[in-house]
Amino acid sequence: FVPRPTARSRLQWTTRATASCRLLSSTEGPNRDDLPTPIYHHIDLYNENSYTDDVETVLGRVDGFMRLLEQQEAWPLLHESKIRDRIHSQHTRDCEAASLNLAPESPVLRDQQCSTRYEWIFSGTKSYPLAAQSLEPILNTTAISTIREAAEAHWENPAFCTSRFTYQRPGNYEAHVTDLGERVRSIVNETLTTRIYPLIRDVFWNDPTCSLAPVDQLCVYDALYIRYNSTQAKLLDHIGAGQPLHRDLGLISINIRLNNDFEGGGTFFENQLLDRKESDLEPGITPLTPLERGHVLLHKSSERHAGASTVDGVRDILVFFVSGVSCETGSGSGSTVPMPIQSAIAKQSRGYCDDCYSNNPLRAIFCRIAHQRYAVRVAPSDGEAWQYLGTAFMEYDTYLAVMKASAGLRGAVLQTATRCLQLATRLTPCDSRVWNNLALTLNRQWKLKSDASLLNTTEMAFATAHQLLKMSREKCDVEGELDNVNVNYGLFLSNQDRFMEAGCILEGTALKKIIDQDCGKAVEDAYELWKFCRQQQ
Ligand SMILES: O=C(O)CCC(=O)C(=O)O
Ligand SMILES: [Fe+2]
Repeated sequence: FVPRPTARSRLQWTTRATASCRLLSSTEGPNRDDLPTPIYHHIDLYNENSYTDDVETVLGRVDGFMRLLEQQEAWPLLHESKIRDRIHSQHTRDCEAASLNLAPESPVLRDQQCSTRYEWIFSGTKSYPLAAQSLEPILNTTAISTIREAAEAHWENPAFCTSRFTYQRPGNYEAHVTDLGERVRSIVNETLTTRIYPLIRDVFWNDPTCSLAPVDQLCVYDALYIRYNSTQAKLLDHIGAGQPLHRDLGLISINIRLNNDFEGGGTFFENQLLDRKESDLEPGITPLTPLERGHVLLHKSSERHAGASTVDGVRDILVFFVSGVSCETGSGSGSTVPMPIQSAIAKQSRGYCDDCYSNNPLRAIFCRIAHQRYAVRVAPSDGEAWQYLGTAFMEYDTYLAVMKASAGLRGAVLQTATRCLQLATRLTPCDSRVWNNLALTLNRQWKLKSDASLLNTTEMAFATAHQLLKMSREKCDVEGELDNVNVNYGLFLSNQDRFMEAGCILEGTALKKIIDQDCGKAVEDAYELWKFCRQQQ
């Protein structure tokens, strides 16, 4: 058995790993009236042209560092063609494996009329197109019952525990659709060919609301039956069954609703927070669910999202991760990889670079910078690619600090990281990770050069990360991310002797500490720092 690649990426959280701990006190946040109001205006997310100048300037800086490293260390050039070839062969492997399992789009049927009506769902004051939902079912009740029974039979078979079963989180069950037998496979293939591919074409290629770059043939990279069992999740002290924030791999994600008898649940998108402030209590954010049983929700796989907590009953869904190939334009022939997929694969370079250069940490960092630069080159509007390029430069700075490099060189590296992260905040303004990373970078710059304006921007960035997570936690499990931000933010405030404010920020995390138990690094650190801040007050 060869494990399949996971279709979801949850990578590159630069700060601590977390453990979940039982809450000792209420989850009420501290009173933060005395803290600045974060700003995250979402100008650039709506206007792809407004950052192009910056893109070239920042890439110029990145290229400068790459040349410098190549000369200083006498390393061979890391040709983009090598990265591209690797991405191409990985994608070809994935697509070939996928097409053996589920039907790819048929070139003959490609231009058929779509018979499924749908509507777009928008977010923010400028109507950012977030997802689309069908206005009629694409699976009938008989098909749903057949698929559901097959999934239940699959989970009852003791053999599945040792095969491809993934039990990612408490209360969650997953089954690959291709493991559910011939009957299910033929229902799914029929639905893909006659309903799903044509609907995707209409929503993402024939509708000016959100028109993607051309793709010649769609295919399914992975398809899962997912069950969220709230009772089991609650038995294990979780508020419900869900999934953390993540992006899916591929181009388009498809989510089909299979039942109605549950509370909570749905897909929470971080861009549902666009233009919202913590004080905007009404109307609350409602995670998205397809309108009815058998209906479908469609979104770009690059929209960061979570499975919102199902708090009562069982929620069943089918998810499809849809990928594709494009024919090369201009010279040459053969198939090539759509840009968002190239970017997604290039972003996952950590394992590859660490393996290739396990005995040379600087070269591993250089390899990562080259991959992340490739990702922003092919997808310059992908905020996460800019974020990861920024965090690769942060790691370069960490290396330089250990090597006691000059403040001048470190300052230039951190400046480049900051520019990348600032671009990322404009493209993915609701991603709390990017604000946390920006704050950490600015803070390091301040330590090198005590410029007071850096303190203000650092604080604003921490406050934004904190606020985004406080708004998200109502809907999905972001406790680990919030704990990390609280520790970083609390440390920042306490370093300025602002012990009262630091105590307020740290409290939510510190109170998760259970005496005589290891509650994970973030909670332990928060607890120690919180006690210290209380003594100073
Ligand atoms: O629960 C949901 O609606 C989200 C599912 C999801 O994001 C996934 O399986 O990748
Ligand atoms: Fe997902």
